[in-house]
Amino acid sequence: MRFYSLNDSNIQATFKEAVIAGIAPDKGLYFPERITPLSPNFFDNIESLSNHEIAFKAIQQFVSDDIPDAVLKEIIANTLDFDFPVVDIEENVATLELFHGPTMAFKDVGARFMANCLGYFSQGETTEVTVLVATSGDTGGAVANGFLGVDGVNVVILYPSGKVSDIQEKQLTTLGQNIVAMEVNGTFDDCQRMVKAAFLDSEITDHKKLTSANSINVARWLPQLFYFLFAYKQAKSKGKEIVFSVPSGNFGNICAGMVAQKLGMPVKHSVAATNVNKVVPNFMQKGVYEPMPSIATISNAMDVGDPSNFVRIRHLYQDDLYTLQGSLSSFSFTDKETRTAMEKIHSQTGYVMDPHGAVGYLGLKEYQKNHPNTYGIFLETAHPVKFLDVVEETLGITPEIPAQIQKVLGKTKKSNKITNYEELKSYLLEN
Ligand SMILES: N[C@@H](CCOP(=O)(O)O)C(=O)O
Repeated sequence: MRFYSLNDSNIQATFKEAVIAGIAPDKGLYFPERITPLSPNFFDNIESLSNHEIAFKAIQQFVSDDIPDAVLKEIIANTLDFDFPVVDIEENVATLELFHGPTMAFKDVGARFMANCLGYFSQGETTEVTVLVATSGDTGGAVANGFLGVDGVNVVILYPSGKVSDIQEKQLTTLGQNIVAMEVNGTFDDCQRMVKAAFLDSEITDHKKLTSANSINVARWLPQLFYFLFAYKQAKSKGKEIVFSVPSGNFGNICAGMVAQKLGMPVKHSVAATNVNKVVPNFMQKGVYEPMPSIATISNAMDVGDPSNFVRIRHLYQDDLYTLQGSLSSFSFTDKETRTAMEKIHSQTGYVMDPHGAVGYLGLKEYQKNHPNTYGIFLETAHPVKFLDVVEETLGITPEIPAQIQKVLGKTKKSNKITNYEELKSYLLEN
């Protein structure tokens, strides 16, 4: 399998090359040269397959010969050692809980898969790889946890100061060893811009091997399709048309779900639900893509003003808005609407949604207004406890803090404060 740059299809790489480089030399995102649907038999009998078997069958065509099957199976087993339950909330509305992993966010899957792949590719290599990553909240913690102690790999995480939750900050600033946190005086978009600038800077790349652990990297992005298949396996017996609603920031997660659909997963429609950072809902209405400065919200991990992966979604649908609208809807919600949804579901059912999940719920309900007989699954992308302040203020309850989170709470934050790209560059050149 080869991957080509979305800027120029003549620029190609193997899976291994794409993972090690992160993005193509012309700074385009890599995209698989083909997506071969899995056999109808796979979907007919999916209930009889384990999650590990499903994941292997789904990802093997993309990894191809770059990782032997036995090693790939081991990587999958290391990545997926927790549950992905679909929990019914209301009639025809369920949530896919993606927060049972070590950092309690969906990013654990992609981060662990990528860390394992990079660890495998780095064996016997003498040059160390530096993983640069920008986070608006959840990616940072998952990457820190996934890459901790991986030989030959150093990680530098950029996060916007004061714009991630306290628990998210602890998760990405307290591990030490090969993990370093850069606290940026700016927004997530500034962090993402600095990361991209470093990739373009030959003074850095001439003496450092850089890669990205954001979902622009194919090894971070593609494994996110696993849990859409796990959800389908659980929801199939409902006998209804399935809709996924995905709280969306950088759009890698929903894009992976749409790849699962291209693999043949029978899904009626996808919904990309956003907070007021609504570049994509605007695009879906007007057909014009206009990035905007990100706005801080209570669903901070989605505070993205120029989502990296939307270009992949457009490409999946031949850049044709009309065709894309047949498969994807996108809606935006305010913080006030998000809190109201959290309160409503908590008072009616006792279920505690996190603010991101609540945006996903709202997106699903909006779609179901015109498609009432569908079975909708919204993604709970992170555990509500990661947004303790918002949950306490909105619901007046303090959820129990799970062991994974307790572990980091007592640790001391260590970050390097930076205000501009030059400071990041000096750090990378000196370390
Ligand atoms: N929502 C993200 C932003 C980065 O997204 P990614 O999936 O491209 O890593 C976060 O939580 O950091």
